[in-house]
Amino acid sequence: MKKQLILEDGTVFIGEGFGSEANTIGEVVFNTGMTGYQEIISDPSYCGQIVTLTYPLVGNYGINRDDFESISPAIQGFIVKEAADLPSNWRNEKTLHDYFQIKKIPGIAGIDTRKLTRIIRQHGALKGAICGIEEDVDTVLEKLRASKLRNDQVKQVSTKTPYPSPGRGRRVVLVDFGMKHGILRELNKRDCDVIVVPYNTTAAEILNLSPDGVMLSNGPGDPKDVPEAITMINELLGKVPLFGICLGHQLFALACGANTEKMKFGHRGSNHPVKELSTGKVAITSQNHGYTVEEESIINTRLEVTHIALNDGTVEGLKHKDYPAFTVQYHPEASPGPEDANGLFEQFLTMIESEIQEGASK
Ligand SMILES: NC(=O)CC[C@H](N)C(=O)O
Repeated sequence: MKKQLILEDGTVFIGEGFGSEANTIGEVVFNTGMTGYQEIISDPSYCGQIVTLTYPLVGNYGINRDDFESISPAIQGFIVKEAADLPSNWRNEKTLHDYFQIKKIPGIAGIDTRKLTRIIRQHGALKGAICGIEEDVDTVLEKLRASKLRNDQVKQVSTKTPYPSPGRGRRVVLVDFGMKHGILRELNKRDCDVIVVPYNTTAAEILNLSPDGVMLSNGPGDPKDVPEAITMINELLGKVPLFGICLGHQLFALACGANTEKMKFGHRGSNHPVKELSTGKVAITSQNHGYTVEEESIINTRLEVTHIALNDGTVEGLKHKDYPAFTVQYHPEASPGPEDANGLFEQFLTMIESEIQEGASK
């Protein structure tokens, strides 16, 4: 079934549809990872976006039961050069096509995704539509240009009610802004007694759970769309150790008086070099973000930049000068991607231990 991909700048690509036959509209973003498509598809931070992969062969090892980052994928659509019909892997359970049919996600294959990526890099983020070949391009373009991107993605993907993920270790309240399961896995691996709470939980409700530390998860959209979370973080600051990832990092920066801005085309992939300023050490990191903390806005705050991106110098990590709190823009839970940054979970737990020691000696 032929389908077309129409970008708001008027570019039209023709390809072959797979997965759901529905039409879709979203912000088109590119990911440069060579593997990890299942983790990408199921990362809730892509809610509202149509994702394209620069790597051309997608679906080769199928979809398995282990690699999901959420139960239900939140992406609007998927664009690939080639979608494998015959995956080969001992863990393979179904093809990309079958999975997308079940989850009602429209896909389009046969697209020159590197050309598409160049267009996005030149123009900056673009809205796009995947639709049937019979649709009139001008009509779709009109609809596309008039369409507004959603601003309630966190509400869509966050848990509606709190739930526990018990352990015998330190208690961590994990605020779910669209959490990747990898974060929960990393905390559970370290025996943390985790309670996952919705994005709009208040600081008082969180403190009532007697946390030893609070984690602020990743999540979709513009951090400024979730003002209630900014208030909550501001009220938690100094009362409990904090660790934030991606959207959690951006919300933390806003709560501390810094600013965030939309990037031209963002960072999405599993090969982004990040430098830790205190040691000069470089880690290869997994990333997925379209917003960033504005560096100049940090000057008037009590924040310190701890990490920067080597590709474009943007802020990749922050810590508070007065309180036990640090955050990173990249994904230390490493799914998909390298495990270079995994030590940050240890850092969080060490911070929790030293706060407990300090409390005991007072
Ligand atoms: N992965 C994330 O948490 C992404 C954060 C935010 N939605 C952004 O695009 O910048």
